[in-house]
Amino acid sequence: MGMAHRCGSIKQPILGTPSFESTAMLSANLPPWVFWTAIFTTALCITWIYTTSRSKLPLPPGPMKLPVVGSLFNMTARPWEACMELSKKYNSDIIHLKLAHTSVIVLSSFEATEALLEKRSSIYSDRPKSPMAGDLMGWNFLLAMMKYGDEWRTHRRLINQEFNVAASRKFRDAERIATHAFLRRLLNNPEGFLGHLNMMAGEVMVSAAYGIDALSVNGRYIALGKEATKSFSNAMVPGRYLVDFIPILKYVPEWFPGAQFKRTAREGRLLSQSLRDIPFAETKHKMASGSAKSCFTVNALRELESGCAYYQEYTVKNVAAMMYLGGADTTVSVLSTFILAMIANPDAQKKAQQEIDSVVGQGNLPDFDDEKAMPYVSALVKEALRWKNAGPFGAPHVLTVDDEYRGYHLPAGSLVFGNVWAILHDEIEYPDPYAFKPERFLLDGKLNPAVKDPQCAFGFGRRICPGRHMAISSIWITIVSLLATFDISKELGEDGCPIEPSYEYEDGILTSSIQMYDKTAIPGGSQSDSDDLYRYLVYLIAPHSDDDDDDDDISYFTQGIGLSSLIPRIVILAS
Ligand code: HEM
Repeated sequence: MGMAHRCGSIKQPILGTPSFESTAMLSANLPPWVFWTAIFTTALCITWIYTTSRSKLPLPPGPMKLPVVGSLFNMTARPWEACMELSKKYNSDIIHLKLAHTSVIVLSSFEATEALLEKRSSIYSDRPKSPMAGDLMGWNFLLAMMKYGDEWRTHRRLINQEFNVAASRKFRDAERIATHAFLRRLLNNPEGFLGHLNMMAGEVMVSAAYGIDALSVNGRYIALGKEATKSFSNAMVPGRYLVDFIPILKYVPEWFPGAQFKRTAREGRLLSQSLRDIPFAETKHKMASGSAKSCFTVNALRELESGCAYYQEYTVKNVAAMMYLGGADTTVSVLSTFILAMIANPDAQKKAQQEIDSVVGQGNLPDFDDEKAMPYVSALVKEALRWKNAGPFGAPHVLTVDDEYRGYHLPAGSLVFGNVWAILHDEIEYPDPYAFKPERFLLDGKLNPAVKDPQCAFGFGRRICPGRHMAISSIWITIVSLLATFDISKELGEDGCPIEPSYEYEDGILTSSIQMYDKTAIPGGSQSDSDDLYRYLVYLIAPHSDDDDDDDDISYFTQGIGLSSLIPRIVILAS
């Protein structure tokens, strides 16, 4: 630092543009080339001193960095796996890469993420700029995208207030109601299980954020959230859009050959604005007419009206949209992984069901109070978070100043990833890491505190997921209720033999064991093509009341039979 400062003070007089008079005076005594050579040599020396002082320490090990592209060729569609291999190759839990001109640091152990992302969180909590998702599609209003600073702090304070451990308990009723509705739909239409999962997670988030009963608006907000999440998630896949590496491409007009990304961005912007504005406007409308239900938006706006709030109306609007975007698909990802795990591991399923039956008795539904008496189910939830975790590469953090760790130089501006996949598949911490074994978290029938909790699935440091407490309770009640009422098994083929499911996951910032969600299970659910999307958004934006809802669609959700007739376990046909 001292060196950089000294150089700065030398720099000014020498590199500053010399005035006409001073140049004339000098050139009167010396030939001009001597003057300019002196400037050039001094500039070179300063640059050399500056760069060598920054890189006195080596960078962490990593693959070769080619001009322009850097280590881009070492990346695959699954960067978490590629980086885990690199870590093994260099025998280092910290590696350095270059993606085009961006310095990237990947941490692959509990120890390294704790030392940097947790303990030095004040300098590892920024986010990168995102030309495609942020600037062009308009997602910059999301808390997860915000630069580390006052704006982020205000938003974060508001969401923490609503989602800390104690406050999250208030969502339990909504979680239980949505779970029971999910069971009814499942009984009615087992093949549509993925659509039902989406519906359930969406219902919880829409009701927690906006106090809107998702059924009363026909699942439209859920379908909107789904489209918006898909568009956001695609835009965030590192390397998918060239504009993220060459931001000037933002200004290319849409008609320009090859500028398809600008059209994608326009559709994305429509989605981001709709997601932020439409449900919020409906809740405000309900507040004005006196029919609003207690929820995050209503409570926060009331506090604002009382004049003693530290935030503004747009903060509430942004946070509510973030809740939906952050909470729905992530929960579905974990739950669909759980279903896959149950299909592949009938023994684990049996053990969990025996535990549930022994605590609540067969024929009864478990509730949150039963959690402590069910350590195997708790272990199973942890294993579902670990086995094929929802966000295998987490979210990028940005280092704001130069840092030093274990004798390595870590340059300011680097993207820093906690490689959650590598951490949760570490062979020492989790022997036989690719097997689904809830027992690994147990000792003598109790949760074993010596085994690391897979909490890093929710990220790190000051940016850790604020919705994690709610997410875990939502996942727990769904898993325990599903196991109490259903057997999950492989679908039988025409020859009567079980069909082996595809264990392939979609690549993206979120993993999902299912290639496509079953939109047919969401009445009015949009297909992904843009015509349908526009038709859908026009319908949402057009003024309507709850009475407009199509009765057939409503009955889709409310039909089905009472919970008591669910108790004999049935088979979910999942392939
Ligand atoms: C199983 C469910 C979930 C998983 C696996 C998950 C995972 C994550 C991860 C990995 C991050 C990035 C953390 C980092 O940068 O280090 C994150 C951020 C975030 N999550 Fe979640 N999440 C889940 C559910 C939720 C829910 C229910 C909410 C609703 C409140 C939520 C809201 C957020 C927000 C607002 C952020 C951004 C935090 C920030 O940048 O300061 N998440 N989540």
